[in-house]
Amino acid sequence: MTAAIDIRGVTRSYVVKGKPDFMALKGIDLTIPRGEVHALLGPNGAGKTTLCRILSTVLLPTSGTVTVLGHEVVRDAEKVKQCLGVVFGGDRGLYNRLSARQNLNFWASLYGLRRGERRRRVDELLDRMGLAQRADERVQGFSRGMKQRLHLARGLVSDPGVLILDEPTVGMDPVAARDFRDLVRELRADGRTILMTTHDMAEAAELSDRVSFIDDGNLALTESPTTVGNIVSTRERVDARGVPQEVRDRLTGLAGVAAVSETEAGVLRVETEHSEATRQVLMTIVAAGVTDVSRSRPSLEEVYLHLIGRRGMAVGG
Ligand SMILES: Nc1ncnc2c1ncn2[C@@H]1O[C@H](COP(=O)(O)OP(=O)(O)OP(=O)(O)O)[C@@H](O)[C@H]1O
Repeated sequence: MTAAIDIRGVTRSYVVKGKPDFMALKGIDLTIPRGEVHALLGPNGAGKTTLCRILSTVLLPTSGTVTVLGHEVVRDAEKVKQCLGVVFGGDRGLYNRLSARQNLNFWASLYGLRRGERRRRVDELLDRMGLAQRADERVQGFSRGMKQRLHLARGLVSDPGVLILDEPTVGMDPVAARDFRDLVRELRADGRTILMTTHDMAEAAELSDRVSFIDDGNLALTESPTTVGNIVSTRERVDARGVPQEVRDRLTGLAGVAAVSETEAGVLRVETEHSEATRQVLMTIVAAGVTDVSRSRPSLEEVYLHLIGRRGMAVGG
């Protein structure tokens, strides 16, 4: 069976006036089978949006080939558009002065849906996205979460087999983000293939079958979320100021403590492998009378570097 998305040797350079061309993608290879939810992670400027734009046929690759359900994005752009739904985060693409229903009707008519079919499809999408009650209100009064659900409905108007979600939950409050993730799970259960970009490691681990890390235009590695999830859910760190030396020595010897170091700002950083170790570290520090203490999860970059380091994989070039 043809893959849902097949990306081979894709490069993309941007022409920047007065400078050498900038290579935003340096040779990406990635195959995503049908029915998979795949998360694309990477720091700002890594090339995620560029790749999504190439997939959605609005940007041409400089070299390489991309197919969506067997259709090539340059040669068969029209066919790709028919089988692909695209949802970009933010305010782009919605008409704020129109109602949710009018927005969807407009999009459905662009896809050539006839009146009866259009009405059925729009009603079904409004209902599924939890927008039926507010369907005839202007979009400008909608919350961020509601707008994003409308974006998703828009992406589903043509009933596409493949969905691209570019940072779909960015800027949402936690409840709206959770509701949105539930919707993504439902779409997966429909058998749709989803490629999503996100900065949120926990979200990627929760939703996706596989995760790819992109950095500086290169695909660094592709992992199952179990690997990523284990690291995200178990690794923690404790930062503290003013920890006496003898307490530092004791922390180093505690079970489950992976590393003890001092940050540039003179803060003691203790990295732990599981929450029981974190508890022991906190108790030890607090018992020594230290009050300036905080607990946090590793950032995307830290997990990312950890994964690459452990695999001993060279990134770049
Ligand atoms: N039209 C353009 N002209 C020149 N450079 C561009 C253009 N669009 C993107 N770039 C550059 O290409 C690189 C990749 O950008 P891209 O938007 O794909 O990254 P991203 O991974 O989506 O980042 P973010 O997480 O910030 O959205 C960046 O260095 C960006 O500055």
